[in-house]
Amino acid sequence: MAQSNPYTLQNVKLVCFTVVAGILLTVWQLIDGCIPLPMQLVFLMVSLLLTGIPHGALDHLVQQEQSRRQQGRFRLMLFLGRYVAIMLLYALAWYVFPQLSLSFFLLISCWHFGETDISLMPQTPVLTALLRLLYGISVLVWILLPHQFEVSPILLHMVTRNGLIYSHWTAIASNSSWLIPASSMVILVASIVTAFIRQGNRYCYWLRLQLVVVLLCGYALPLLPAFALYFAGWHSLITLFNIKGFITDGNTTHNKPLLILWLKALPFSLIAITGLVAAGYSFRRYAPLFDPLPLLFVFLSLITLPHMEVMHKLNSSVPG
Ligand SMILES: CC1=C(/C=C/C(C)=C/C=C/C(C)=C/C=O)C(C)(C)CCC1
Repeated sequence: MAQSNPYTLQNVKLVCFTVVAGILLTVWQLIDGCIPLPMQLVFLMVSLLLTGIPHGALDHLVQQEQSRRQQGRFRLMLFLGRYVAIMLLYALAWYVFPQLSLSFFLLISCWHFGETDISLMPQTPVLTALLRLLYGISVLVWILLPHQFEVSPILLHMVTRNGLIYSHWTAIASNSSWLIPASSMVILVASIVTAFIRQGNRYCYWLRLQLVVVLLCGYALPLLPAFALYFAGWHSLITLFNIKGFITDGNTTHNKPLLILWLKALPFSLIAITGLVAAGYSFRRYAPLFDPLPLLFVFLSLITLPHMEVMHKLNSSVPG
């Protein structure tokens, strides 16, 4: 069965919330010189609660639908056990090999961002894969490089200054003057190519335009709201649309609004948030100099790995 179409007027209207939030924050930033850090943190947390965490808390429903389509059996406990085991193994890897784990996280994030935004072109799977990876790298370059002075201290809490990752980061950052324009070109070309493939659907053009506005706002904003706008306001929202289309496809009576989906995600969202808060609380007790931001990104990496596998199956469905 084909994946249903995420390019609808309703979805364009929902992404308008992100666009409006981005424009308002940018105006605030330009008028005041800088949005106060507590406000940046509030924006990041609210956006993670609204879409960032819930978009991964529906993976069991996606897998269940996938099994149904393949006439297979879905066992929730088995699925959850495997999901948690992958997260625990990755957490252990972070402890033992932080450099490798961070490189892996950046790589899978690029792939995952690219896979969500670039439609599958069934006739050219290798080209699609390359385009997805290049696009994802460009998005990360666009988000991280304009904010080098905010990214570096976070990285230094995750890896050592004299390790390979940090020295590569400083080398990459010193080439910002051409890497940032190059990444914007890749994002633009990839957006035009995918909109062209979807020709005939004007909402696809609108969504692409909204993405460009979101990324432009991110350029002008500090790192945390810039990341929140793209990750929660774009990537997670688009994933929620795709999940909604996938699990209700062909069954219009179950075509429930996004709020119902959000409520369905609530139990696993709450478990994830409780885990994050508990980890933050215990680290703070034992390490007084503990900084919660690196922990937040490690946490995101742990939930990304099993989530990415589930979403890969969804994104590999031939678009309808
Ligand atoms: C913003 C940022 C980082 C990268 C975050 C990434 C790559 C997040 C990806 C999240 C994903 C893919 C979630 C999936 O659902 C660093 C370099 C860790 C530290 C500096 C700030």
